[in-house]
Amino acid sequence: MRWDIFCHVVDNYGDIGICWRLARQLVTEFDISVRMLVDDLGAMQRICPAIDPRLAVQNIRGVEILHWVEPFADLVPADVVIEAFGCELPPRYIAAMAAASPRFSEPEGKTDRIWINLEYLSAEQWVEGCHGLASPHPSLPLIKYFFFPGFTAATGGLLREAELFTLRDASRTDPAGLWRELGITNPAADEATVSLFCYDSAPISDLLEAWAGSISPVRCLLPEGTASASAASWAGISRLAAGDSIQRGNLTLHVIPFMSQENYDHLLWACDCNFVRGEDSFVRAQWAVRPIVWQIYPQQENVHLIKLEAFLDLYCQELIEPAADAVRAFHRSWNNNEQPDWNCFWKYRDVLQQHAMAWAERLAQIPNLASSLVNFCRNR
Ligand SMILES: Cc1cn([C@H]2C[C@H](O)[C@@H](COP(=O)(O)OP(=O)(O)O[C@H]3O[C@@H](C)[C@H](O)[C@@H](O)[C@H]3O)O2)c(=O)[nH]c1=O
Repeated sequence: MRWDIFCHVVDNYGDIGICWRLARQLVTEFDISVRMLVDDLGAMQRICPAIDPRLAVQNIRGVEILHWVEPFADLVPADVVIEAFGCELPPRYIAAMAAASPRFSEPEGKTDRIWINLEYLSAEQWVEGCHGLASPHPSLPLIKYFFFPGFTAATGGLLREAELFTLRDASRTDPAGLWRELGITNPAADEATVSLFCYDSAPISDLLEAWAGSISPVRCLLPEGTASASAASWAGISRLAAGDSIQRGNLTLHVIPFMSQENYDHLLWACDCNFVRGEDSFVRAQWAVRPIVWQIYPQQENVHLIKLEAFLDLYCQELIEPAADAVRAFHRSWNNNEQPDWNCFWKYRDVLQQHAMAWAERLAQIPNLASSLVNFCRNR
């Protein structure tokens, strides 16, 4: 089996982050030959430093990576084609797919080639009804399927490598390891270590202020380049770069380098609480089984707030009421640029910790996204 994954980087690192993770898992666990076609190798290099953005073709970790440029080269289409997040395949490639699909026969809808549009993650209920739907091409012998990741068995599930929990638990046997690597002194026993990955639209100054005045100490690890400019202006300094630290009241803030995807997982595993955003870091933080705070990717007309509520409904279902209230309130303020009440949220840390474990256990019962995709294709 040969798979092609097309990835157009809209912005940030989520699109490429998910495609890269999926590609590696398909190669490692399913022995599939995977080619990735990526239009922004610079973005990919941030999460995978081994990438050389100048190369048209390279092979990293068993995945063939092609720089997707126009005019698009003549390529023999793969057996399975993933169009990530509706990125629109090059017309030339679509024509080649159609030309190479002689066994297509409507209405049975059988085709040699499987074309999948991998959608964004959402906890909304309609996703279950749309997952796996087929859309025949209006003029060519091709069918496109809509594949939705999700939190329930009626969706495609979430990306989760077979080794993930073993690696996570092994890394926790040496909790000081990461701090040593980052050149940071070990946090005190009563200090909450928190990673902070968010968009600039979050109430970052309010949160830092809340941590500085918090009833218990907070150690914040802030990857460079995300919210570090807002943190610097809150601290009244011109710039904060990786390696810089500031101390205000009960808050110690360390700016750390933006890491490879694997190392970022280690950060999530090492922290007591993780502020995450978008899609991929959001999922990884759930597998890290620590309390999370999610900033959803902002969309026009606040559509994202509906998606946020859908997730909170699901996430809080099995959580006792005062803690669930605190989770909802904290997320709403964090996503609406309003003063977040850290003390009220963090007083439930033990409950939230237990809940994070139970939630991940529940999610892990569902087949993971890569194996759902493979099974979906095999069944066709
Ligand atoms: C902080 C950090 C993140 N990462 C990785 C983890 C993830 O793979 C990736 C970040 O992706 P995300 O968490 O999804 O957040 P994101 O905001 O970067 O990405 C996206 O969100 C989607 C919902 C949008 O549709 C996308 O267009 C995109 O904006 O960066 C590192 O590799 N190293 C780091 O130090």
